[in-house]
Amino acid sequence: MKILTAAQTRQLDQATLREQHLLSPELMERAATAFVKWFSSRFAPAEAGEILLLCGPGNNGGDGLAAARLLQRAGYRLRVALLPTEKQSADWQHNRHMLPNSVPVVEIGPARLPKIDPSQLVIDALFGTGLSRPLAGLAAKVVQHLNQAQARVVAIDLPSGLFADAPQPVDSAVVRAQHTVSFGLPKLAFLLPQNAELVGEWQVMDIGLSANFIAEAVTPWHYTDAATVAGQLPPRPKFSHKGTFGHALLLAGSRGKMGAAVLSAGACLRSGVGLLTAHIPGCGYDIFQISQPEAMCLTDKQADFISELPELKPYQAVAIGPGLGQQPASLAVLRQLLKAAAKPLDKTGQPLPLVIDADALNLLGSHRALLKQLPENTVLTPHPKEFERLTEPARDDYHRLELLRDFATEHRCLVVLKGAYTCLATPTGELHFNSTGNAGMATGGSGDVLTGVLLALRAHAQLPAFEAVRLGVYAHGRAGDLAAALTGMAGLVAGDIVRHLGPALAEV
Ligand SMILES: NC(=O)C1=CN([C@@H]2O[C@H](COP(=O)(O)OP(=O)(O)OC[C@H]3O[C@@H](n4cnc5c(N)ncnc54)[C@H](O)[C@@H]3O)[C@@H](O)[C@H]2O)[C@@H](O)CC1
Ligand SMILES: [K+]
Repeated sequence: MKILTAAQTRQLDQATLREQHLLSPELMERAATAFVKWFSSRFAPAEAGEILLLCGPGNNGGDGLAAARLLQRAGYRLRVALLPTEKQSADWQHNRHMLPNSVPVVEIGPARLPKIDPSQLVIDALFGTGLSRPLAGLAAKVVQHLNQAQARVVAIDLPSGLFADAPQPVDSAVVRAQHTVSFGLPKLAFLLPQNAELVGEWQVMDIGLSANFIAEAVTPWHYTDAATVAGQLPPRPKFSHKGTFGHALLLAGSRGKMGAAVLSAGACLRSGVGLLTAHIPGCGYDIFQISQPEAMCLTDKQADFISELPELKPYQAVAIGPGLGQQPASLAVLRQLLKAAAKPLDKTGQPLPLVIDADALNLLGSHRALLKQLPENTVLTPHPKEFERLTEPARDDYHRLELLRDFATEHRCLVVLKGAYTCLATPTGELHFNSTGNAGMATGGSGDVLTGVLLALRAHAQLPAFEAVRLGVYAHGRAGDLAAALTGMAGLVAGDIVRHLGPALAEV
């Protein structure tokens, strides 16, 4: 699914009107109907009580007025408070005329702010994608008044005052919504941690916007959902054997961190790899062989950390990092690996696929000259702190996305920036936000599991690099969602994600 800018969203609306021979109030009616469908599925009229609808001067306010009419017809009680302006949009005026007189309407003034009870349900239809500058004056005052009331707020399309696709001054007035109900496609602002408290839980409702326009729109931003990855995992042919799905090598573990190697190996095995060999420090031999009998195991001459790189010929992909530690000898192994992987090992001329995680990323961060040696399409899986060590501190989430894009294009690698809506950056500068996963996965070992999944999929002969990583990130989150449905978020541990990888991959 694509994510468009606010400007493209306006063009999309226009293209939809042209293509479907609609009048603009008809499209607004669709938007309002979709909103009311969501609203009534969430709040029964009795639970909603008397709703306050705050209405701005543009089409977002127009959506609000149309929704007010539909809600009243559906048995809800509501009053409308209008933000005064010199000029309202034509569709706003149309819906103002359509609003029955039985819905009380007041005009807001500096000394006439609407009364809002903490228990009240408020619909925010002040501003949407047409916001051209941060809110000021009376509009900002209304937003602050609303936020202070601590009422339950449902925003139409966007929390008012929030830009859909760009940063804004930290102190600007933005509605803090518990729910945001948007139309057509998700907005970039919804996917950034800095906006989580403003957007709340969000939902995108289908209003039949032009599929042709969306297909042709150029954007770096994408959203990976179930439809994106459906059918992406090649079926396992009847006459396949363990060699068909690749032989992966995992370099992981150190004294006290063998669990990382075990979890990563488990995830790799559960993601369909043909064969897995782990190279681990000597101290981990019994731990590893007992907990992962399906994997083969090579032990390093060092007991507590990894100091040797095995012969790479047998392997179709290599992962390094989980529980590795940052010993100088392990750094030397990483150095050798980058050098060896860059030389094509087979006739395809492609470098050996690599996945670099955890301490291996920290080693790269402290020896940045090595970044120049990353083979093309190497996968890096930093969390924001690890990413900062590879680049620089980000001013805000938008700046972090810029850094991410620049890094992936400069080093021609695939970077998986982990978090809610994990963002995959590609060598061509695309950013793919993932839809699956939950806060229960913010627990030790989740990242090691992701590395194992990505290792398995990079070893798969039929999956191109980008598709493998996008699919792996999606399946990892989905496995976490399936696990959390049984354990709850607090009770979720990384091993639960491993156990649900099979069903998650089966779904796609
Ligand atoms: N265009 C369409 O066909 C559709 C639009 N929809 C709705 O329309 C919204 C976009 O409508 P508009 O483009 O009219 O924009 P908005 O309703 O978001 O706001 C635009 C109005 O606010 C004013 N404004 C902008 N920034 C301001 C600021 N900082 N302080 C004070 N006033 C400010 C503008 O001058 C204009 O009057 C969407 O968010 C969505 O809710 C939906 O009905 C779907 C269809
Ligand atoms: K709004």
